[in-house]
Amino acid sequence: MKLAQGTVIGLIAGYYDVETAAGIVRTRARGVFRQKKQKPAVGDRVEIQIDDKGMSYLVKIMPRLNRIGRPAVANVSHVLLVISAVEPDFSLELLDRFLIFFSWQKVKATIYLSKADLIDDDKLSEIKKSLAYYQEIGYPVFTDYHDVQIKIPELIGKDQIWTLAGQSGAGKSTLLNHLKEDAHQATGEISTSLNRGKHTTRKVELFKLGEGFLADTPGFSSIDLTPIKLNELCNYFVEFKRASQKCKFRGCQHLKEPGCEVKKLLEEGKILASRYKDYLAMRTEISEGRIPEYLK
Ligand SMILES: Nc1nc2c(ncn2[C@@H]2O[C@H](COP(=O)(O)OP(=O)(O)OP(=O)(O)O)[C@@H](O)[C@H]2O)c(=O)[nH]1
Ligand SMILES: [Zn+2]
Repeated sequence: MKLAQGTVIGLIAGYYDVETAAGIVRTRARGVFRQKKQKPAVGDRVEIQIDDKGMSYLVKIMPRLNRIGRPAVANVSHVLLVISAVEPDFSLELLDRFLIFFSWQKVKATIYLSKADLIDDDKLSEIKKSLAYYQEIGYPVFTDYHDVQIKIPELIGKDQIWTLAGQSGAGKSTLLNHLKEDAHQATGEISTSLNRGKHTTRKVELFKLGEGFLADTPGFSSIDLTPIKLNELCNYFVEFKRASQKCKFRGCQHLKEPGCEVKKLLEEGKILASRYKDYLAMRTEISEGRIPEYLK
């Protein structure tokens, strides 16, 4: 019997494909997971056991950083957030919802503005102005289609797992297909898989891109912020968190507390008014424990 460690890079019809130092091993999950109500996911770091007959089993799931999206991907370190300029309309509120969700899930976000080709220059420069704020507070921003295609593979570091996110219709699949095509061309792989189109079971895969992986899933298009703890929400607004070191009170919620740095920066126009407005709306949403009707 042999033990090995690896990353689950594929899930198909109950089989888990695990990439190990010795290559990809197709495994089954041990029944013990069902008893514990655990389910291995693509992205999981796992231990596998290969018995004397050559059968391979997934026997242990290492602690996860996170497990997000539908279908689920584990240990997502980065997300490429696709936000459309139009169809659906550009929305800072939506952008903030995604960013706060990812910040909470310990996922680093990069922003890509899609469909910039469909709006006029005035509108585009207005959007770019808003996005410049996000760049300033630490989120990489792309607004050019060719740029993002070239740069994303370069940004994916060793063993990182990236996934796509964005509203329905934002352009996730379009971008994913281009990135996949480029990846296949770069590695000389043939993209016509035997399985293609035949099976109806859901297949989830990570494909190699840059020095890590990109999840071959549509990514997710809606998010629920209600599980976030109300008094922790402000920590996920990265610039509030930074400013809060200068707030007079520890644990300041930046509401009506005296000596609040966030409110000061807001009044000086250094914190974007829409960010603060979205913060308040999210607080209401979390307190009430439900997503507002118009966001569903
Ligand atoms: N003009 C233009 N059209 C785009 C761009 N990106 C995507 N589209 C089009 O927008 C439509 C929706 O794109 P998809 O890639 O299917 O969007 P999605 O985010 O995967 O949508 P869901 O699968 O519903 O989550 C398609 O008709 C695309 O051809 C873009 O940058 N410019
Ligand atoms: Zn404060």
